[in-house]
Amino acid sequence: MSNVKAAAPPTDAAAQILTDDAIAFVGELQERFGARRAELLAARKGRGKPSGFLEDTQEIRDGDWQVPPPRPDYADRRAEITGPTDRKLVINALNSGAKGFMADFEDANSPTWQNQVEGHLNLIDAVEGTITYDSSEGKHYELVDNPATLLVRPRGWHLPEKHLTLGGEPVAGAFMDFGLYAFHCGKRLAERDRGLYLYLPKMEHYEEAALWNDVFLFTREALGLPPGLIRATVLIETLPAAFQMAEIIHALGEHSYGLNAGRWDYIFSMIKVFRDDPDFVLPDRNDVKMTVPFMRAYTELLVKTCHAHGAFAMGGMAALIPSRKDEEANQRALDAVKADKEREAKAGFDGTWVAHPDVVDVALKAFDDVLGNRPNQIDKQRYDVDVSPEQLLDAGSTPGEITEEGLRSDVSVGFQYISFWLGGRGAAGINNLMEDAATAEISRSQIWQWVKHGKFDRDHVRKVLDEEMERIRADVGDEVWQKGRPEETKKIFEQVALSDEFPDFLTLPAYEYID
Ligand SMILES: CC(=O)SCCNC(=O)CCNC(=O)[C@H](O)C(C)(C)COP(=O)(O)OP(=O)(O)OC[C@H]1O[C@@H](n2cnc3c(N)ncnc32)[C@H](O)[C@@H]1OP(=O)(O)O
Ligand SMILES: O=CC(=O)O
Ligand SMILES: [Mg+2]
Repeated sequence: MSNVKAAAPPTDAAAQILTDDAIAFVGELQERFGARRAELLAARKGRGKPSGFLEDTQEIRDGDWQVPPPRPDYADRRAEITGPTDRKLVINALNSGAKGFMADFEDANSPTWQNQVEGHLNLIDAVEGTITYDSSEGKHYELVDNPATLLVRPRGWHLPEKHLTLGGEPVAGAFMDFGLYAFHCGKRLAERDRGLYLYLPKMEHYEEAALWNDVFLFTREALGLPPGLIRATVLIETLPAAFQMAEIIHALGEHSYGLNAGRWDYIFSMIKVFRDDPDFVLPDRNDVKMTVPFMRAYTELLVKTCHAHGAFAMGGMAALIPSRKDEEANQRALDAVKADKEREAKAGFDGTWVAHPDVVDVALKAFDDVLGNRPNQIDKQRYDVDVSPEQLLDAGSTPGEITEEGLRSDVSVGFQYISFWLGGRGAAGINNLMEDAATAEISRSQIWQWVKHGKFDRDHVRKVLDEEMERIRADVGDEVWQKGRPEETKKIFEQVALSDEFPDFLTLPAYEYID
């Protein structure tokens, strides 16, 4: 396909990723499916707020259908670690003792050309089992025996990839990430009897899952991959998707590998959908816990729905990350992760996510205690759960307060995260919390919502921003500060938190600033 063009490979080694055949395959995905993707993104705008389950899909929700059983190579997913696709991190994650590692081109990723392309080099070496890394401190990294199973999360449907174009237009980031992974690793995985496992983020409608299903069917034919190889877990992390869980599993058909409760984007989505409604103003981010009514309702419905159809129900990410330098912070994180994972295991989840190798054991133990030797608890039915639309929409009874401290923390985290992201880092530990695109979206959209409803005025937020910028500058020193592109960061922050119109995703305007 001659009108597909890729920017120059970021390094000589990366050229093996961007071969003519590989980029032609991505171009073909864009050509065949790009218009449908664009229509589905446009349809998001016109749908309005969800208010109930869909009438015309009642039969699917009530139907007696099952997804294919788990593949034998990955039936036990009790703890999955996640992280960006950097070489060292990939090795550490695969060696962490977790059952799976989700290599992330979405929330934990900053989509620089280098990250996007080198990530695939690292994934090939991971699949081959040959991945190694030598740090500047002289430490050598290589894989242990029986490393974790690899899963890959391509970008959501909304994100473009401007370095790879078809007819001069950016291809979908999702086509690039999935396409290159399937192209380079599909046969390699099949030869090893391993599945091509995916996580699919940020969908808002079951037709978006149906599009993925068609992409998989086409890919299978085009690349000569065996049936049953591609299996995808969908993140339920938008409010509209919570009303279509069964439909989404169904739309993925034979490719379905369950659902995951993507809690951080889900909170962001709740704010986004109801941002103009004074009855839906959420308290400080730290108060929106998994046990508040609307979060509990959605996770319980997720377990019930998945298990009714023989699919995995996967838990989400606890925010606290452990520290090797601060024993007290470390213990706080271990305790918080333990409580979170014990709650999920008891609720019927089959596994969960962790952000750091030092909490893998805690998560494993919480699930070991419930699962024992069983690989999962898909057979556990939650007949006791009956979730109504009102419960899914019940933001109003979330206990907590809107405080100056909460505002300050949102400002500081939002600013720091955007700065990291512009510098090529998509995940960071800030104040012992894992911050990524999803948590940063909560911070900036909360500020937008609070300003909208008169909890703080814009001038006050600007004053707090200036103070927090000064504080960060004093903490990191002038050299690091300048490298963090403070003026552009401030501009993006103000655009996504303080403009009249609410930008749908902070990563879209911020992407304009990435070369
Ligand atoms: C909302 C969502 O979508 S959640 C999923 C997306 N988010 C993520 O995946 C975030 C995953 N977590 C991370 O990226 C990291 O843990 C961070 C950025 C939060 C913190 O990382 P660091 O600052 O490097 O943590 P720290 O210094 O404690 O790391 C200690 C060691 O653990 C390793 N490590 C930390 N987190 C991870 C991880 N997720 N995977 C693999 N290794 C990890 C580090 O590489 C380091 O290794 P080394 O001793 O060989 O140098
Ligand atoms: O992707 C996960 C989330 O919590 O968001
Ligand atoms: Mg997410």
